[in-house]
Amino acid sequence: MSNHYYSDKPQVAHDRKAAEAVLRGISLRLVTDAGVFSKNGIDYGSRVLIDAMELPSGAHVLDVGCGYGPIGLTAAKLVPDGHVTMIDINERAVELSKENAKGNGIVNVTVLQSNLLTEVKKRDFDVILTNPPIRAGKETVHTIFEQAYDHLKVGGALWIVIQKKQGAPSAKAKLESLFTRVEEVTKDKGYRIFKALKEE
Ligand SMILES: C[S@@+](CC[C@H](N)C(=O)[O-])C[C@H]1O[C@@H](n2cnc3c(N)ncnc32)[C@H](O)[C@@H]1O
Repeated sequence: MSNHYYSDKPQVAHDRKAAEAVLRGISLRLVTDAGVFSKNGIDYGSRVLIDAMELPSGAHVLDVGCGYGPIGLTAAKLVPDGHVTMIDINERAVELSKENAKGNGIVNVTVLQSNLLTEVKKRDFDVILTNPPIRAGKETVHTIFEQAYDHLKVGGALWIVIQKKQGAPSAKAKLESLFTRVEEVTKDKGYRIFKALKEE
């Protein structure tokens, strides 16, 4: 039985809810459901990441583990002249992100079901964003960091949110082993935002 939020095919009965959220001053109506992460409202860590993320105009952005879409859809609204690819292993999350893009009139997104970044062919993203699936285990999270590095252009940046108690120090060490520069951009209630830069 696969009822945890990171299964590819949740079996739990549907429990759809719609909520209005204001993110970076943008109002979004987001539908959630049982079997997806943080179904009762936007995760606090996701909010901290959304508030901190810097997106160059026209950016090509990847949201890894998009869930029902709060991070990627806000990014798409912030860069109307750019494009956001959103991926998740969970088919219910993928369908919700597609529905939420449509419901909010967002057309500059592509939503894909993908285990890790396997289905992502583009390798020159400007920005990759993730609230990583801690519950899926450290190996999954660290593989996401490795694959994110490979999918960024030189000059691009990976932004992550992670709680101190959920392994922020080891995540930072892993990022430092891959990227030339890792900055702690902000911290809020135990959540850390790290920005890892891919330089020459
Ligand atoms: C912490 S949640 C964040 C969800 C969403 N971004 C949000 O802010 O509400 C992590 C997401 O990663 C997804 N995930 C877990 N394992 C994955 C994998 N191997 N490949 C891709 N996505 C995965 C989960 O299904 C979940 O939606």
